[in-house]
Amino acid sequence: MTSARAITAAVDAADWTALATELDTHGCALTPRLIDPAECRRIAGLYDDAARFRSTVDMARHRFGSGRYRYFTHDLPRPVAALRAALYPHLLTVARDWAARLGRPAPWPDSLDEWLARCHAAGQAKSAQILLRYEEGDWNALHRDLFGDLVFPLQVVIGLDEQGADYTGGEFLLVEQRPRAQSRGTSTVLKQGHGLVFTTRDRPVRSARGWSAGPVRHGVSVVRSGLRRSLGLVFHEAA
Ligand SMILES: O=C(O)CCC(=O)C(=O)O
Ligand SMILES: [Fe+2]
Repeated sequence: MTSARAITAAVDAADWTALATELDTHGCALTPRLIDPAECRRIAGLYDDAARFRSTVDMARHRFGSGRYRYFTHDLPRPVAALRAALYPHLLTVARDWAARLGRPAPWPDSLDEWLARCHAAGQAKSAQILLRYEEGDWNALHRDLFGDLVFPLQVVIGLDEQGADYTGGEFLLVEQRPRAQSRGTSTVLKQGHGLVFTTRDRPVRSARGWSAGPVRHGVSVVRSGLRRSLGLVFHEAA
């Protein structure tokens, strides 16, 4: 298993200044490889271990698209907990910068545990970390992962399979609503073991009078063939 230390080192080694610039330009940014293919397979393989999950969502049944995902319990597998803990301080820098530009409060403490405790106290007490599984013909409708008032403005999805080798189609989609204009769509191919950092709810975009909040939604285009699995890391808790 990849050690927590190796995961933290990989996260810390990313060029977070460049990633922040990329986030400001496109609303999403692909990190270098954070976990190796064997670890990706191990994490993806957890899907069948029912005891690890608090619930399973059949996306078609809820009209969320087609495919399935499972919410981990709070007892996260070690590499998943390590990824989340390692990513938080870097995302926090961007979150605070965005809040400052938007003139909004930045309620997120330095410590992820402290932030999660605040979520729990406010009634957002369930794990929001998910393992997703898309087969041929599956897709994820454009959505936002909001569960209540407490929101962390960035999240990360880790590709667990490789486009081209394991599946085709299945691009990650980001759609930004622009003030008094039509929306902009951006597609990204997830890379196996890499993270895509993206905007959860909205982000600062330049406007005539400084900055305004540009609403963002995300989803996944139809998987044309094969199996596409991913790990979704959200930094607030679910209700
Ligand atoms: O499977 C993906 O690439 C995106 C999944 C998703 O909606 C998320 O991570 O929040
Ligand atoms: Fe999502």
